[in-house]
This record gives sequence, C-alpha cells and structure tokens, in this order.
Amino acid sequence: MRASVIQIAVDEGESVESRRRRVASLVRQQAGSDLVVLPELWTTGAFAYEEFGREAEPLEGPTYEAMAKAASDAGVWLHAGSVPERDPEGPLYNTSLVFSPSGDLAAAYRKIHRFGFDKGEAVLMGAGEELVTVRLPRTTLGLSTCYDLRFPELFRALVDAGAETLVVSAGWPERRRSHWTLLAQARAVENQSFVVACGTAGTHAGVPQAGHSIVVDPWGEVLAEAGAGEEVLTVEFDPGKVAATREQFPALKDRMLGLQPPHRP
Ligand SMILES: O=C(O)CCC(=O)C(=O)O
Repeated sequence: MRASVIQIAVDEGESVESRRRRVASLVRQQAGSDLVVLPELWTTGAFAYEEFGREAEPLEGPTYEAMAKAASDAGVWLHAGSVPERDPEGPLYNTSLVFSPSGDLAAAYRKIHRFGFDKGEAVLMGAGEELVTVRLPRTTLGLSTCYDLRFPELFRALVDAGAETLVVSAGWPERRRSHWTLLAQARAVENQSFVVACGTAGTHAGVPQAGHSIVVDPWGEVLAEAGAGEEVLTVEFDPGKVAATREQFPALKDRMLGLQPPHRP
C-alpha cells in the first residue's frame, strides 16, 4: 500500500483560494497512491484563531468540493485534513474529511480534544464526540487531529473499533517537535498499528510549524520522516504487518480492563 503525506506550508502571504488550488493540484499529482493525507486546518492555519470564523465553511463548502474532485481525479483515498466547519445549528468544529477514490465523502471527524486550555480553539470551537474509523480495501483508518495525539485512550478506543492505521492530521508547532515524534512512535508501539502523521510547514500567526510529518510501523520503526519545509512524503507499507505484529507479540491481549482505583478504608 502506498501513502503520500502532503506537508504543505501555511503562510499568511498566500490566499486561502490559492492554497486550495495548490493543494488540489498536489493531490492530483499523487495518482497511483492508495492513500493521501493532508494536515489540520490548512486553509487558515491551526493557530490563526481570528481566521476561523472568517473562513469557516459548511461541511459541503469550497474545500469539500475541491477535495472531492481532487480525490476522484487522482483516484485515491484522500484524508483531506480539516476545515473550520460552520454547523448551522451549533458552534464551529475542527472537522476532518475523508473521500473515497470516486470522490464521495467516506467520513467526517470532528476533533475531540481541542487545543488552547482556556483560549484559542478550546473556546472558539465545539468538541467532537464520536470516534471515526474508515474501512479501506487493505486497512482500517482511525482518525485523529493534532492535540488528540496526547490522549492514548482515544487511540486505544479506535483500535478496539478495528483501526489498524492511525492517521494524525496536525498543525503541530516547532516548539514541541520532540513530543510529536515521541508520541507518534508511542501510539504506534502501544497500539501495534501504523501511524501516518501529517503536519504543516511554514509560519502562521507567529507560530513556526514543526513539519517532520512521520510514518511509523507497528513495531515503532520510523518508515519515513519529512524535514521542516514543504514536502510530499511517500511511503510503501504492508498493512498485513499489523496482524503479524499482534500475533507474534500479542501484548494487546494482555490488557487488564476495568482496573479500579485503590480501596481506601
Ligand atoms: O499538543 C500540542 O503540543 C500541539 C497541539 C496543537 O497545536 C493543536 O491541537 O492544534
């Protein structure tokens, strides 16, 4: 299976419309890949909080249209990263879209863990409540977005729901790049799954981005890692390695579920 991770630069100098055209063209160039992955909030930048409201789109907005077409033109499964979604009956959401090779929407995932503590995304957007997996012909994707990477219980729940390839679409800052790499490898090892993690390059809202998109196998080996700049990372992997790893080293079967807090008389 071939995956292409498109690590684009999100800089303020480029308009959203022109970035959308550029990204659609990059997706088309990945014809021949099985799966193409884009980063989080690449229309605005994940830290450009004041742009969220201005650039928010209904689910089937301009990014949806452009990415559905790009997926079908390229004939790929496309994780189109996320957009600030305007729900007519609710708040904004940080919503990822996945399209099938015929350009149909296969899944939408609203980011569950919002970043910013009591600022930024955490107050501007609503929290998703549903786990999302997507069945592809040779693997099942488990979807996550950026800050979600810090919450292992989300990934364990995705594995329980059948995920074998954990996709992380992110706009991770350079300041905490070491956490990004470490957590991507940890999620792969503990869940005996592939991790395909796509970040952004460039600087927006004064926040330099980490880049370093990464693909990790179920043994924790890094199959490919991008540098800091704009780059398309392409990697071939055997999805059968998940079942083989889980069979040969069956640690997931040794989970002790339902642990209780210590008893204090
Ligand atoms: O957890 C982090 O360090 C970065 C998270 C983040 O930037 C985000 O979720 O947008």
